[in-house]
Amino acid sequence: MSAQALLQLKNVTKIFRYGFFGFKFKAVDNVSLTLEDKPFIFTLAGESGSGKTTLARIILGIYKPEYGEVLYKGKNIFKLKGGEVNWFRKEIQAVFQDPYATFNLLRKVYGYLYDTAKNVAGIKKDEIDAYIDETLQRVGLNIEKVKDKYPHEFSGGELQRVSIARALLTNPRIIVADEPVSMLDASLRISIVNLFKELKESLGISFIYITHDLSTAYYISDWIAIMFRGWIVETGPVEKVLNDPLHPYTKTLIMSVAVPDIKWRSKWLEAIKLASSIEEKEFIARGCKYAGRCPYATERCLNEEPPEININDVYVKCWLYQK
Ligand SMILES: Nc1ncnc2c1ncn2[C@@H]1O[C@H](COP(=O)(O)OP(=O)(O)OP(=O)(O)O)[C@@H](O)[C@H]1O
Repeated sequence: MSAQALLQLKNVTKIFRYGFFGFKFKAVDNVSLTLEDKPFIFTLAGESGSGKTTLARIILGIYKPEYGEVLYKGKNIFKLKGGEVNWFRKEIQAVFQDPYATFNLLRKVYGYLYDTAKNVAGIKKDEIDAYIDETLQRVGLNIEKVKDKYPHEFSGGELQRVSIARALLTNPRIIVADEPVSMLDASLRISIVNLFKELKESLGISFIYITHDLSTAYYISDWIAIMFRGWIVETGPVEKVLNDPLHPYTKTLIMSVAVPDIKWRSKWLEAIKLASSIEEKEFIARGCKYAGRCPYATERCLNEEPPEININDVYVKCWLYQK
């Protein structure tokens, strides 16, 4: 993306340790991204363990990266002072995978909506109910349907709508939605992702949508980034990336959903099985992290980190495209 930046990540790296010896690896490795200041839905996709949630938590200011900067409207989010902290908290909101884990099962959900409206959004006491009602209506609910209920009295889809309404209460510019539909039935998924599309259009809210599900990503996103072992290996307009993938990993990922052929599916499942056994090796690979699984890998891929190459607005991190 170009133009004026709403959110900018500059060479962001997050290091975790694992195992008895505190072995270090980069869960997010030197990621740079610019998301422009106009409503968008930006998908982060990739297999389990590719760093999507870690990157989302960095964007939300939950994890501080060891290296690099995250700028929101030009301000470094890890250097905000005084009132800027509350301002940022309102501007970027989160919706998580499991709505039942978001709310305490012993507390009525209205209490959460009330607290957010009062303490974060700063709505006056006597205006709170009307404000909550108006916001719930934006997600297809209303205060009557919600006020006296505990979380377990809602269906998963309804409770996820309540989570979205809660995020909307602060009038955010960005909602980071981490696997928001993966626990819902297929029939409900589309209604939730449709809601993101509607909110983008009606309220001008941008979404960072994290998913394994390339079909909903294709349906709602403007832009997509494919992550692999902490790298963004390919990013660009969703139609270009998913219709005409460049990176060998993107091709494999698409094949896993697009090709029902049992022969390919079993090959892919084998690849995934292999992947989990070699995950650590891939994270610390010297050259390309995907080289161990890539059918096109050359000696160079094993030894040198690939460059990021721009091909018609799609950035691909792969030696294949180096002239
Ligand atoms: N707090 C942590 N401490 C140590 N390692 C972590 C921590 N959080 C995540 N990891 C590791 O970092 C890597 C990236 O994890 P992350 O959850 O960001 O991936 P993901 O793409 O979101 O996966 P999933 O789709 O399964 O949620 C994984 O190897 C994971 O085990």
